[in-house]
Amino acid sequence: MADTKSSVFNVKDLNLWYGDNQALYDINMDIKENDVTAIIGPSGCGKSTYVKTLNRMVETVPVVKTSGEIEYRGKNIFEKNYLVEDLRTKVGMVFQKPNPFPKSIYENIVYGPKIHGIKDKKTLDQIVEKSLKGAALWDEVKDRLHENAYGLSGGQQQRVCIARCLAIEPDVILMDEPTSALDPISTLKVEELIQELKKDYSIVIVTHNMQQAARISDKTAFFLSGELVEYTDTNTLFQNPSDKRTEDYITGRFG
Ligand SMILES: Nc1ncnc2c1ncn2[C@@H]1O[C@H](COP(=O)(O)OP(=O)(O)OP(=O)(O)O)[C@@H](O)[C@H]1O
Repeated sequence: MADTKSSVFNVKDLNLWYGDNQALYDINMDIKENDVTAIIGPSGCGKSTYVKTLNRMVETVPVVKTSGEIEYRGKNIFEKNYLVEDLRTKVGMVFQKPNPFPKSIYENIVYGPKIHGIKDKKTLDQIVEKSLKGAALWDEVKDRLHENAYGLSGGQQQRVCIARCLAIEPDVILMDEPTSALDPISTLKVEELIQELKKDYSIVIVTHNMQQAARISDKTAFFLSGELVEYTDTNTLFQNPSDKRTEDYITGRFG
């Protein structure tokens, strides 16, 4: 059946180099609205580089060069006048290791909105409640909002980071191995949360865990040595891959 969802990203002939070392080769990929899109592949294949390119975070490494196009909602993010700050507001990111600021839970959540000029206490309170509810954390922390986020468990800290991302009302959430530092119960909570979030957001998740990709994603992309080998419905990729290299990887022959 044809996929009638609109595209959030259209990636066209994307190449990326760190100095002289090419890390991504001719990537072409459409990422659809309200999908959970999983990026899998062995260590060093370019998964993190790829997601960090989608909001141009990768450019914090000064030697990075790119060619090709990434259209976000129809506009090429590499255009000279494209406003990177706007892109990063719309395309939020959650990292592997929970990285809350060394501040209270409340201050973590209002950080982004305050930068965007929101000062009204009542509005900020509402953002905090909405974001923490969105990250399935409100009930656990509502009585300790002014305590330091470092006092929370790793799984709770990761949900603070997700709430911090929701507070700036993104369109897309990029997640780079968001559960790899978490225990199984926290992992399950974050996976359940991702299923809820996809109703309102488009999610791209890097994971080294194939079972996780199979459990939570609609589409899966398999990367190998900087190339996109196969990108299709998650069920098809895991049950009936069309490329021998995908089959070898998902059956554990390498990686
Ligand atoms: N800051 C950097 N400077 C130079 N080369 C880099 C940098 N970051 C990544 N690379 C190189 O780019 C390639 C892809 O790395 P990347 O981290 O994107 O892979 P990955 O699939 O996410 O790996 P892992 O699963 O181990 O996190 C690797 O060869 C890596 O050495």
